[in-house]
Order: sequence, then C-alpha cells, then structure tokens
Amino acid sequence: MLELNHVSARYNMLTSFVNAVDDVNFKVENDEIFGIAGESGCGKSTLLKVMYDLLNYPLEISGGFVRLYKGNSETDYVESGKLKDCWWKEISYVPQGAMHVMNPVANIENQFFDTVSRGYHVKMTKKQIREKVAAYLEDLELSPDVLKAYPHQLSGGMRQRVLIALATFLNPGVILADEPTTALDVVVQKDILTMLMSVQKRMMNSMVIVSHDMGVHYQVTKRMGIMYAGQMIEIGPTDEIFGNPKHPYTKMLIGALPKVGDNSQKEGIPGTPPSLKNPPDGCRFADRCKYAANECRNIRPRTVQVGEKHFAACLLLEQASGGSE
Ligand SMILES: Nc1ncnc2c1ncn2[C@@H]1O[C@H](COP(=O)(O)OP(=O)(O)OP(=O)(O)O)[C@@H](O)[C@H]1O
Repeated sequence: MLELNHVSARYNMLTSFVNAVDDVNFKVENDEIFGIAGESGCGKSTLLKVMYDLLNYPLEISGGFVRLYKGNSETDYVESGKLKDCWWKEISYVPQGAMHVMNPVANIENQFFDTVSRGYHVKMTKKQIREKVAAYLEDLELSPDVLKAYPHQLSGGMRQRVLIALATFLNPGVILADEPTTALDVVVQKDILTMLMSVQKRMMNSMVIVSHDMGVHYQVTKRMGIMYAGQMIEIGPTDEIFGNPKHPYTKMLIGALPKVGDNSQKEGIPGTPPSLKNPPDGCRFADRCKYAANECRNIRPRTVQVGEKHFAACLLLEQASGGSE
C-alpha cells in the first residue's frame, strides 16, 4: 500500500518555483490498479516521481510525505527520503519512453542482471538468474530470445513489454507506470494494458497508472484521481468518475469524450490552466468553470465526500454537502 499525506512538490528554478504538485492526499490500496488522469502539464509525472522518491534537482518535496507499507503490514513502512532502499524489490517504476531509460549498450540479459543485483541482497549465480528470467519472460508470453537483443533492436511495443518485465521481475508490492501506452499503436496498446493487468492480477500488488488517455483508465483502473493544475480535484471508483462525475472539470472532461452512437457536437474546455509559478488562491479551475461563483476565485475548495469512496474539491459541492472532509 502507498499513502500520500498532503504531498506538495516543486521545481526550484532559483528565482522562482514551479509548484507542480499541491497538497495531494490519497492512498493506493493493496491489490488495486489506481489511475491518475489530467491534461498535459497538470503534474501527473511529477507526482509519480515523488511517489518513487525520484527527487533529482530541480524537483523537491515542499510539503507532506509518501509512505510505502511493506507487504500487508500496517506498521512496517518507509517514507520519502528512504524509498530508494526499496527500489525494484518493494516499489518499481516504469518511466515514460522505454527507449531512453534502457542502457543502449547493454543487452536485455545484462539489464536483468543489473536489476537483480540492485534488488536482491542474496547472491545468485548468473546461471540461476538466467533461468529465472527466462521462466519469467515465458510466463509473460515474451520469448527468451529477447535477452540477447539490444534495446534499439526491439520494436517500441516490445521494449515497453521488456521494461514492464524488468520492473516487475522482483515482485514489488507497488508498481508505478507513467504513460505506458503513449506513442504506441492501438493494437500494441491493448497488449501492454493486458500485460499490466495480468501482472497485477498475478502479484495482487498496488499499481498506479498515469495516463492522459481516459480510455486507458476506463479499461484498466478500479479507482482513479483527476488532477488539475497540480491538485487532485476528484478521486473515486472509475465507474463513478465516468458515470457520475462531480467536479465541473471532470464533468467537462467526461462530456468531451466521444461515445459510440452519439453524433452530437462535443465541446472542448475553453481557456487554459493557470501558471503553476503563481497559481491563484481560490479554485484553480474557476476561470474556466461555467458554474463558478465569485467566491470560487478567492476561497480554496476543500475536499468533500460526494459518494461512497468518492471525493471532490469544489466549493459548490462543499456548500451543498455542509463541508465535511
Ligand atoms: N524539470 C522541470 N523543470 C521545471 N519545470 C518542470 C520540469 N518538469 C516539469 N515541469 C513543469 O511542472 C509542471 C508539471 O509537469 P508534469 O510533467 O508533471 O505534468 P504532466 O501532467 O505529467 O504532463 P505531461 O502529460 O505533458 O507529461 C508543468 O508546468 C511543467 O512545465
């Protein structure tokens, strides 16, 4: 299980800050696929990096923490700053762009040797590792022949599958995947999503998928969060987000999706999100929201419960509910 406790993060540009993640608070349960959606630049990838403790300059945590629980324990955990010790074995990360993250001069077998040496503290011979890796690849319906290949010799889809195999080989409790299907054609996308789902089903771990593609969330995730301008503005079961969205932004996002048999003209969302260098004090969506009242521009909305396991941050919903978090 992974818990985010009022997490804020920013890029330190020396003369200013880009406040890419603002006060994000949620848990990813064991044995679930959780999705994070939102338009480009809203902070999805930054949030995933913070969840993995991949805090390279200029990115820094400016508030809160991430807590990674080991196995099913509620008392054995590690927090931001220490998560690196758990990389590969307890938590792993499939970054965007499989080509760029693999070592171009190492064949896939050597990349597996590397992974094992970073994640396992017990000694295994190369022969033992080779056998284990080959068996794992076969389980994932990947030919062990890929082990001899270099990344540039594989297709985009195959590289992504190998990356997922690498990230999941040591059976981590949490897997984070950033835009795992971007830049792949639809048939390959389907293969990748099927692979992720089958890995999760087998390991029964927590998986977090970041994607701007709502179709990916609809097909794969059980619960999801919608980000807007660095904040998590709605979170709930995926079928509720699609069937009964509450936040005006989510409503517009879902309303803009094409549906089979619906020939009506779809409306885009007018305007652009605010700058994250100097975001407004009130609701960050107010300038684009057709329901916004004057006070929405001044008062920061609190997160309120709007259904079973369903939460949204909107002043109008807060007023309607009486305002409990
Ligand atoms: N290295 C960086 N230095 C400064 N600002 C950055 C850096 N990386 C990202 N940002 C800014 O942080 C904000 C959030 O970016 P992020 O990449 O997390 O968004 P995203 O939702 O993942 O977008 P996309 O889907 O386009 O990747 C954006 O305003 C972006 O310009």
